[in-house]
Amino acid sequence: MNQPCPLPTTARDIAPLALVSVSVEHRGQRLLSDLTLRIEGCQRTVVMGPNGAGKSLLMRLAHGLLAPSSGSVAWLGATPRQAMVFQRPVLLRRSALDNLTYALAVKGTPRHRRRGLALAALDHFGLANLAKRPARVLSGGEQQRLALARAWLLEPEVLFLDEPTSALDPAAIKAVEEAVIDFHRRGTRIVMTSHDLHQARRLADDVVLLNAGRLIEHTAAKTFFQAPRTAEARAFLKGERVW
Ligand SMILES: Nc1ncnc2c1ncn2[C@@H]1O[C@H](COP(=O)(O)OP(=O)(O)OP(=O)(O)O)[C@@H](O)[C@H]1O
Repeated sequence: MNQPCPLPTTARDIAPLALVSVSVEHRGQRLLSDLTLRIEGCQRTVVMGPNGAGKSLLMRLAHGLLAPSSGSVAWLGATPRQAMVFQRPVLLRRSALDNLTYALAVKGTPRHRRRGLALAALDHFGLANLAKRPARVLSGGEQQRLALARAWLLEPEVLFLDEPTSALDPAAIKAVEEAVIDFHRRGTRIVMTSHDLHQARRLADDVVLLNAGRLIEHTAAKTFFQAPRTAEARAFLKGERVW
């Protein structure tokens, strides 16, 4: 699933992520079953599937927040710099600006550069006038843009986004999608989950379809939307129940 990289970047050199026969069990229940999947190159991979399919589990496994019960999850090379943006952003009880300067401090950015970089990132994500506002009182869309600004400053080689637009209005969705495109242009590999078929059509280079903890398809987006290989994918695209 490695398409030619159209970007003038080093994204093609980011290590592939290989999941081999991965299962996740919880109290005797299989939540993910025997999943083998490789994510590589500089693609934007969109993970889709019905509620409970295992999309968030897959993201957490891929980002190293969850260990598999069996099988292996490994970067085939140097572990890349990564960031993850969640549906409900995890922000500190500080101002928007301080959330960003703190992330830069953790990253090791020298103190004298932090404020300028943080202000530039706020500006880039349309948050310049909210710099002093406590992050926790920002609206959902503003919080999501702040989370993206924080990820932007971390300069990830791989960015994971778990349903980043599910609670947002159309303008906020557009802002998040533009941010995803910006990251990708900068050479970041994108792995995101989405329930929105239109969004997946707009953003995906390849699609991973999960159902009931199993991998159904991993195909180039064009193939997935025009000629899906499996009956499950055809049903999913028609909005039919696939279980
Ligand atoms: N910590 C956990 N303990 C027990 N079960 C869990 C846990 N996390 C997830 N699950 C179960 O694993 C399955 C997959 O969950 P997951 O959140 O990955 O689904 P999803 O595809 O992201 O769904 P949605 O589209 O509804 O967000 C669900 O049935 C869920 O109840």
